[in-house]
Amino acid sequence: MTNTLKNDLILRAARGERVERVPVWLMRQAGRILPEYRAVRAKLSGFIELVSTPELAAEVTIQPVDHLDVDAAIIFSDILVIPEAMGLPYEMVEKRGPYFPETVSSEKDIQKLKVADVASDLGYVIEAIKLTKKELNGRVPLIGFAGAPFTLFCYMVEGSGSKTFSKARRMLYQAPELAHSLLQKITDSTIQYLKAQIAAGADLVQVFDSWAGILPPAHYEEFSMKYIAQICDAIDEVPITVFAKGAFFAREAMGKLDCRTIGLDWNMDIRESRQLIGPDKTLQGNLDPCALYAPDAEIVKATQSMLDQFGFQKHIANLGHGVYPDINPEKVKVFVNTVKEYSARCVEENR
Ligand SMILES: Cc1c2[nH]c(c1CCC(=O)O)Cc1[nH]c(c(CCC(=O)O)c1C)Cc1[nH]c(c(CCC(=O)O)c1C)Cc1[nH]c(c(C)c1CCC(=O)O)C2
Repeated sequence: MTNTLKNDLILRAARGERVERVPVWLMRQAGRILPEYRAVRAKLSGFIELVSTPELAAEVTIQPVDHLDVDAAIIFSDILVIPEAMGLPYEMVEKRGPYFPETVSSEKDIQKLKVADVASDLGYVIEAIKLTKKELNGRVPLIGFAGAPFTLFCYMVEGSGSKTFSKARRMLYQAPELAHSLLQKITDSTIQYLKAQIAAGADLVQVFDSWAGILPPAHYEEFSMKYIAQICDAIDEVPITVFAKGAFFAREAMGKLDCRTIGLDWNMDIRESRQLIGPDKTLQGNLDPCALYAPDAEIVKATQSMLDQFGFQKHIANLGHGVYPDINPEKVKVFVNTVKEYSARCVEENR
């Protein structure tokens, strides 16, 4: 069977099973850090063309497996394909990021949006997953993903990136019912989307709540966690990871989500996080992305210290957020190789 995995470390770690070494991948591993990615990208009109062309999306998804030796691939796409499928298209402005020509501000705007129809509007992602699975031929597992409802809400209401997302957060105070109806529509779309990714071959899935950290704890509970919990409850086919950047105040509550793995950002103390989340879940993370600017010997030291604190089991090594586009891929390799060699040695010595 083509579906037999030759390397299933990340799946075993996610399920909480014993591993002979710690698996490693990087958020945003497919992208501008790789010259091979930039070469593919340079021939196209833009990012969205790459995302919507399954053969090319599959090609750049596999590049980090070939060039960085990571233990998983993550499908090359974007969290913003969901707003687009709901009827709110985005543009990707060079060097500036996402931009939505239309935004959501009224009940009428929300009524105009539909729950995404995966087969008709997101078929290109599903096709890219099928192609990637075929081309990976079981080398490593494939991670599917989606944005958390609150993070997508931020972009759909604000219309672009922002330091404060104050326009989006204003709705939580001025029209909470409106916010809830939009969040529910996004959640319903996301559940179907993740299920379709799994049916197409995604071996595990991750939910990115990149803007979790801008909310006060009570709002996080009401406007974000509630919807992430619905997603976790609905997905039982494969292990699910929740990465809520900056949500240090929600770690204890996240320990109670029906998910297998919790992602930590680099501000979160590892041992304190383990204590708050409890012994059951697998933890993912959390080297400071800027540590990869350091000399090699410092990267090795920082990575070993991180691994020591996580304790080698129920851990998936990663950075605390996506890799920055100007990081030298050779530095990523130092990180990846250190995780592999040091954790194998420590597990062998039963540390
Ligand atoms: C918030 C968010 C977005 N997209 C995503 C998030 C959540 C993760 C996070 O917090 O970083 C998720 C995402 N976006 C992309 C991936 C690909 C898979 C991977 O991780 O390798 C993933 C998992 C490709 C991408 N998505 C984007 C790029 C860069 C565009 C390009 O190559 O032209 C890539 C490779 C564009 C994007 N997409 C988004 C922004 C804010 C930007 C512009 C900022 C930037 O340029 O980095 C929205």
